[in-house]
Amino acid sequence: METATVVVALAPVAITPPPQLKLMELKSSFAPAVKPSPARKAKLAKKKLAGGSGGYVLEDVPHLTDYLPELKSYANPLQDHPAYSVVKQYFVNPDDTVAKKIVVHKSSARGTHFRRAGPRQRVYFQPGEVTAAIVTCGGLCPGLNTVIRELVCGLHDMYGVTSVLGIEGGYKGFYARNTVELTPRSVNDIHKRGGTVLGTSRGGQDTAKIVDSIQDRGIDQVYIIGGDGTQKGAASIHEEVQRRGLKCAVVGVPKTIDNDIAVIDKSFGFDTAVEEAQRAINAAHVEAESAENGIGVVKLMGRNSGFIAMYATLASRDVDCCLIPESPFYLEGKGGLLEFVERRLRDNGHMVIVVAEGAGQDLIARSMHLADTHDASGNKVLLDVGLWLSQKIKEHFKRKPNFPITLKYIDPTYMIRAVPSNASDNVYCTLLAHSALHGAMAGYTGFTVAPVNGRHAYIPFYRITEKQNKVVITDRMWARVLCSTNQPCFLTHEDVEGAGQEEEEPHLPLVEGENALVRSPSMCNGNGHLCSGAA
Ligand SMILES: Nc1ncnc2c1ncn2[C@@H]1O[C@H](COP(=O)(O)OP(=O)(O)O)[C@@H](O)[C@H]1O
Ligand SMILES: O=P(O)(O)OC[C@H]1O[C@](O)(COP(=O)(O)O)[C@@H](O)[C@@H]1O
Ligand SMILES: [Mg+2]
Repeated sequence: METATVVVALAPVAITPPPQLKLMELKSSFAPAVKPSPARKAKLAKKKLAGGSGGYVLEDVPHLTDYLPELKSYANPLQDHPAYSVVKQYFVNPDDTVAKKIVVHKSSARGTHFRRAGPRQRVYFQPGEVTAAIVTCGGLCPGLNTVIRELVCGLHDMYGVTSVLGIEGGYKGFYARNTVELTPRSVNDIHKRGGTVLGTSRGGQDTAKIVDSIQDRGIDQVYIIGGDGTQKGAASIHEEVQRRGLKCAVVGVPKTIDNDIAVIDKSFGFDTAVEEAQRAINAAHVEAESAENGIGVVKLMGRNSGFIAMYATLASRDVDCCLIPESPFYLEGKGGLLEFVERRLRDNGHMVIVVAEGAGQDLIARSMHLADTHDASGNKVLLDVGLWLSQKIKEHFKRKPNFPITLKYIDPTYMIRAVPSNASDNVYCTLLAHSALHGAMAGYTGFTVAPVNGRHAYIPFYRITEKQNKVVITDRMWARVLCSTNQPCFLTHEDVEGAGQEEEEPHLPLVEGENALVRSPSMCNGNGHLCSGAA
């Protein structure tokens, strides 16, 4: 992904250091163009916003001293640590923030910023008194064990925290099971294994019972590793912890193989998944090339967001068609998928189709008249688009006896999800874990940690949970895919009109920089292929 970095050090007048930072309404100069509704106002009131000059806005995260003002702070033990004490400027400047948008115009407002992650000079916990807990929730993702390992080792090695509990089997584990003791020794090798040593689950999230368990077990820091659903759960846990006035930092570490978490650059495990997907695509290509009119169909994960399919397609160059949930497609008729498959087979003698699991769900449901079902977390259970598509293609060519095809369908989804993280994801997981524990030790709470434009930041939960990250089909990246596969774009005028619109942020003074290139249907040629000029 293309990223660059802007870390803005504020002028001293702009904000005050963390514990003193006041919850404030934005000044009138930042007044929204549209008057916010009462519901929106209530939501805004919960936000911790601070304004600066030039339209600068800090969307800050809560701090334990917001509701426990008498809390004592201590010198950070890292200043005497043999490894870290020699690092120049090891501690983050309390005024450092990270810009949400880095593509700006000369007249743009400075816009939304998040607090920069990293170690602070003062901490709000004494090492000996901390009991930390770690839980993993939702679907598996490469790197979960690395994050667990680095949290345990980081807390131990950097801050001398020796009491770390592993909560087993997701949120339910808080109240349904025993905990496991996690030590640097017990987690030493776990990053080499896929899955999560703690186990995971969907559903069964009971905030009151979880916070009872936090209180009963005397947990001071809870690290919650999971996707969008998990982060919503973490937000309500934080609210309840705060309501009860507990000195407990609630920290979210974003996990999703689908890369569907908003604001953040990318989620851990995503690179590993894209890399692992290459093996399936290669196999599909080999099979397709070796047969008469061979077709390889590969299904990849991506419930609502087609990032794995998109990046795996771009990385491979063997893919002739990539189908994702964000880009509707159709089978029959002019410009349809079946016409394209036939043409590509006539031209090349073989082809590979990559389909994200969430693609074409409406089409399947319509053709099979099935009612929606949901998993324990409330996520829609997907129908097997790969199987359905393979069937449709076979049926189409059955009607053409002079056009024999050989189709092989490969579903590597769970195999991809179960592998250990690759080298770059391992490093990424280490940095995430470190940023998370530095934040908790410094007394921050109610935040998710992740890189934003290349710099780790503490992001309020609502920012992560309010919308999902999706492939913007009017953006350059999707255009690159269409150019590389030369597949039909399937877009109607309405699709283009409705896609790629940035959501309004009425509380901000921003005219946020648009970096999406809006394509019109006229950029598709008569065959529905994308013409040049969009990359
Ligand atoms: N809106 C929500 N509020 C509270 N907890 C939630 C919410 N949505 C999901 N959860 C809980 O978070 C956990 C994981 O959610 P799920 O959607 O399965 O995976 P992910 O977090 O990876 O998206 C489950 O235990 C689920 O009950
Ligand atoms: O079979 P399961 O465990 O419900 O998982 C399937 C889903 O999990 C995912 O891998 C990730 O989903 P979450 O990040 O929401 O857990 C999706 O791509 C997939 O649709
Ligand atoms: Mg999810």
